[in-house]
Amino acid sequence: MQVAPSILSADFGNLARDVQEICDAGCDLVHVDIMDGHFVPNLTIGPVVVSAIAKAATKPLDIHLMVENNTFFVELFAPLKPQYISFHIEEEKHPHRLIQKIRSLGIKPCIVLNPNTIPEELEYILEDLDMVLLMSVNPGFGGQTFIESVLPKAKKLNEMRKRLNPECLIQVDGGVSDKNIHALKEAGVDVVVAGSYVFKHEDRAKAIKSLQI
Ligand SMILES: O=C(CO)[C@H](O)[C@H](O)COP(=O)(O)O
Ligand SMILES: [Co+2]
Repeated sequence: MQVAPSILSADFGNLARDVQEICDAGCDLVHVDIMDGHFVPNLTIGPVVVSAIAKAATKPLDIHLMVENNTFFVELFAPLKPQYISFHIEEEKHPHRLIQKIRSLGIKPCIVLNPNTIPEELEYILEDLDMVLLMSVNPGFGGQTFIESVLPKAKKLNEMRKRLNPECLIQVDGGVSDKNIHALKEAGVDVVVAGSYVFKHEDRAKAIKSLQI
């Protein structure tokens, strides 16, 4: 299991220190949540701060867009060379076009599904993706409770990807901890995002290791 700590729960007064700490602790990716105050009722950070994160990070960035104008934000963050850019299918009229654009910029494309969006939405697009992100909370805030229905959904997506694109990774974001990591692994999940569990833990390296099962 790969682990991507979400810097949403980091101490923003000591951001570079916290980013270095999770990278030194052996995380696989650094998850960066971009919220625009429109698609979700919260506002986070722009390219100036993400560029500081990229400078401090020794692991690749995983940018999760929760925004209305995906193309604008893809162009804004592409120069920072993240490994992944994820966008919500609920907010994109032309997902296939955006996937091609992200790939043409040398970045791996990922589509995000809200808790109520069915995986069958991806039937004709899964073959074009490097990763699918299943939200296990409603997007917008850290520290929320894990929504259990993501488990059967991940199992269903796991069957779909075996048929359509075995290389495509399955990522889950929201409320992940040592309490649900074994069920996520069993459901076929490859990558988990964990914000509050990692950053509120007294030993962050131990928290990361407890998810790398
Ligand atoms: O995308 C997100 C929220 O929209 C965050 O990545 C997610 O909430 C992580 O935080 P936590 O692990 O505390 O739930
Ligand atoms: Co996220």
